[in-house]
Amino acid sequence: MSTVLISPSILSADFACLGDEIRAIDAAGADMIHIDVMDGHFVPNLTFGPPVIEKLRPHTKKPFDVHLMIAPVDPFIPAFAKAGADILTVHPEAGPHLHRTLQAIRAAGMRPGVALNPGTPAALVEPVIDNVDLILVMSVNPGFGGQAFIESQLRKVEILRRMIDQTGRDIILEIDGGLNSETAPRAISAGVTAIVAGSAVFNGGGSAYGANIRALRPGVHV
Ligand SMILES: O=C(CO)[C@@H](O)[C@H](O)COP(=O)(O)O
Ligand SMILES: [Fe+2]
Repeated sequence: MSTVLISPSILSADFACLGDEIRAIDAAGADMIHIDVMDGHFVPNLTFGPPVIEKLRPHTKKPFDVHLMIAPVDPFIPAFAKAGADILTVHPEAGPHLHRTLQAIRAAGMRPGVALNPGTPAALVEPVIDNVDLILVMSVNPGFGGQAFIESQLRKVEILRRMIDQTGRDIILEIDGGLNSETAPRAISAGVTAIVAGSAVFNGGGSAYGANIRALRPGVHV
């Protein structure tokens, strides 16, 4: 059986009833909850911040996999810890001191992650790999759900798979953007251990979530 983690992105959920949506994807088999925080500055879109995440926290015990698309990051780290984030993932371009930011996330009691835009090389992770528990490969340019998968990012996944294997540590290798029943198995073959999917999970409403999540796990019939 596949051990790949499925992390539905609530960017594609109904924002008018996010608590219900989170309970629905939890019951439908989600392993983590992917939460996209956007500031309208680092990326050309706005979502929400720690006060909303804090209100969502009682709706599930599943880990909150928080993807920050904000700059700066450091002043907000304590607020995300207090709100209940489990994994806090940052983009290297969001600040000048990536190593310090990752240390601060760990010191605040969360698991640090690094996200790589499609134009950002895998090599950028190497100097901080001992400080991360998750590496997120963006297979679309960040900011919006429902975009087409960028094929070239599979090569980056393969490079990162080898880099992670050399550490001997259990670092999650996650991919985000344009994942569906066709692209997810290819990303898993390339070496990812976690799949983020927004539109592919939330498409069709609550009664479809279980089948939509199962369709992302190879070898599992829907
Ligand atoms: O971080 C982002 C977008 O910036 C993602 O997490 C999207 O929410 C993924 O949406 P789909 O491509 O799966 O619809
Ligand atoms: Fe994301």
